[in-house]
Amino acid sequence: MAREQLSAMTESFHWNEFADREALAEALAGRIAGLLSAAVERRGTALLAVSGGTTPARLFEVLSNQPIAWDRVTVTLVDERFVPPSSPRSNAALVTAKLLQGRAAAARFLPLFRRGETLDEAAADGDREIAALPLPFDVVILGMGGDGHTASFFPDALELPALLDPENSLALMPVHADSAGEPRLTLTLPRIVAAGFLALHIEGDEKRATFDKAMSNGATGKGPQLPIHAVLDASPRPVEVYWAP
Ligand SMILES: O=C1O[C@H](COP(=O)(O)O)[C@@H](O)[C@H](O)[C@H]1O
Repeated sequence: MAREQLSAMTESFHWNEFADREALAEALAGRIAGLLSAAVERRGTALLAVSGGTTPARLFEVLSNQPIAWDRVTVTLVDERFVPPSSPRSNAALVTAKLLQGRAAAARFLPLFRRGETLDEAAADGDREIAALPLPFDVVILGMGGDGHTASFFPDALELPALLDPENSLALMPVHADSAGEPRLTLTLPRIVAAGFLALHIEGDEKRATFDKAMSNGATGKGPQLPIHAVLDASPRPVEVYWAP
């Protein structure tokens, strides 16, 4: 089924397509900055949750130079690999190196990995800290892997039913999935879809094909049901999908 048809039928997403990745980063960074500034204006503070991996590096560089009141902004991660910041796989390291620079260095960062704690201890402490924030998040930016996972909602995650449970009262949970590489921590679906603005940032033909497959399988009920579809389906507002080749 064509993406345009799916979007019109399900109203679960808006497709925003750009000629190149630089144009996407400029547009999405501008949109995020406007929303964070409006939140600061409205309630004196703003909450931003970002994804890790490789895709957001360019976006983070552009966003870090946006002229907003960064000292009123709290930044956290949608998900984290349970590795220290010295690891090249650390999502916190990416955020520190690419986003919390320049103007954005003034932001408060709430990391999910905690040295000296087990995964379960870090999940419990992180859950408490996130629950204490003035939720909901103003902006949540998701990524997606080639297997259709988003956040750390891996198709083979032991905790997937709980992670996707709309009634889950936890904000943060541990994740164990053979395909994930290492244990993870992730925000749960209810906290993600409650965001004032929820975007999915994907790049390249392969990810577009995965997205199309996930949406088509979800609409027809045929083929594997991928986690990204569950999130879009649960969102009370259309998710803004940002894509560039
Ligand atoms: O493992 C992860 O993967 C996804 C996608 O990463 P990418 O490298 O394909 O952009 C990411 O959204 C998530 O935050 C990360 O932990």
